[in-house]
Amino acid sequence: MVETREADPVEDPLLWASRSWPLAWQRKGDMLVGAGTEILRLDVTGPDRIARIAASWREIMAAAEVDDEVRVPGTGLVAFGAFAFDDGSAQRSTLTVPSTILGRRGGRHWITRIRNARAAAPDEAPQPSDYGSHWSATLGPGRMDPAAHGDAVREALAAIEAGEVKKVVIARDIAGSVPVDADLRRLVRALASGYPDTWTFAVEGIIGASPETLVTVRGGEVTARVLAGTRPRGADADEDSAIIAELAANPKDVDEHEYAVRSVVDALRPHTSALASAEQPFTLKLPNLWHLATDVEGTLSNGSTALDMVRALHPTAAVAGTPREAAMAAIRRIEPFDRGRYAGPVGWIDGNGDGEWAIALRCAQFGVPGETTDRGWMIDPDGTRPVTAHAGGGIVAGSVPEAELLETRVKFRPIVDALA
Ligand SMILES: C=C(O[C@H]1C=CC=C(C(=O)O)[C@@H]1O)C(=O)O
Repeated sequence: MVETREADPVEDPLLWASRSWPLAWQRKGDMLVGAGTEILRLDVTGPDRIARIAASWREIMAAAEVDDEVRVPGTGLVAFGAFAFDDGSAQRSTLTVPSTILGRRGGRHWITRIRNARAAAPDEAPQPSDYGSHWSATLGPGRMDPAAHGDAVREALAAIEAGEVKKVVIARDIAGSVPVDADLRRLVRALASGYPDTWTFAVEGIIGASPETLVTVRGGEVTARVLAGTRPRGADADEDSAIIAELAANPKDVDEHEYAVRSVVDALRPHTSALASAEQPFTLKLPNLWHLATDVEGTLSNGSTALDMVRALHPTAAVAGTPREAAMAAIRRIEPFDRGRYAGPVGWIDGNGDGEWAIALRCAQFGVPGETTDRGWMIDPDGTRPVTAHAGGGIVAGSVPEAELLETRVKFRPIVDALA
């Protein structure tokens, strides 16, 4: 049973989210915040994880009784999801439905209450709680330190030279801990205010600000923002102008970008009747870097939901490489860790199949009390909670290991600064 009602404006809906396990999606003032208890949860691993979740969601959509006064994307029944990058990941791919969602879009505010039809009474309405005290993280090298990253990039270049792949995305990790009682909503708030052009997310302990959508589905239209090709920001406007002119004309970056756009267009084509993208990428300005970016738009021709599109698109060449299967094999061989949900799909879907999904980039994964991470850590008796972050870059013929290392440093900056 799902009921959405127009609500009085709330200044900071994040105050309703859990401190240790926030559920939120935010961009430029529009937001969805999950609160209360968990009504439904799907946890899946393995190669058909997204297909199984997409099929289950169709059944749930069909069975739900919805009374929605507001009727905009994100009202009515909504689930949040965060999925593992790799078919072989030990990390769970999860879709979760909370009992309460506070929403805001285009100046409209609403509250959605969801309960299981078998439950005798709805949950008690959740209450806001003030932000907890300031905290910071201690972060250091993870499994791939800067020297190992250089070796990994050289190995990727050898795979390109050998004709195994044209492009492969290589990531490195940093790891550390935060106080066990850290209010993680502070991180969500800091990222959303520092990086307003990104999609800020907090789902299943992975929190970040991604500049790249995987896919948005709204009323039969599908859009995606594809990024690949990166430079650090300049010190002033003149330096920035020189950087973007060089980036837009650099054949290595233009190739790397084209692979990424082509992988998205090829994946969308079977599901769309009209598909359009600009011939030339534009340069997307973020506080820490420049990206080459292309927006792709189409009309869905086969009634696909946002999750069907996530399944069709993941993993794109922006996070895996080209050709896809060979790039995935190279990543498994070269990277010494399980990426978990880094570079996987993260987002939400509603009861009409509309939704917004980003690629989980510029983010950190926090551990769960009692859960072992891939570093073998648990919540320690000394009162800390593990956190791991990843950042990577596309390697193509001509990539330079030192420049790639610098690029990962700049990509870590949003999360490292916000955790400092
Ligand atoms: C893999 C990452 O970025 C991707 C997205 C945008 C630009 C990228 C690049 O220029 O290499 C990467 O493909 C990351 O941030 O960890």
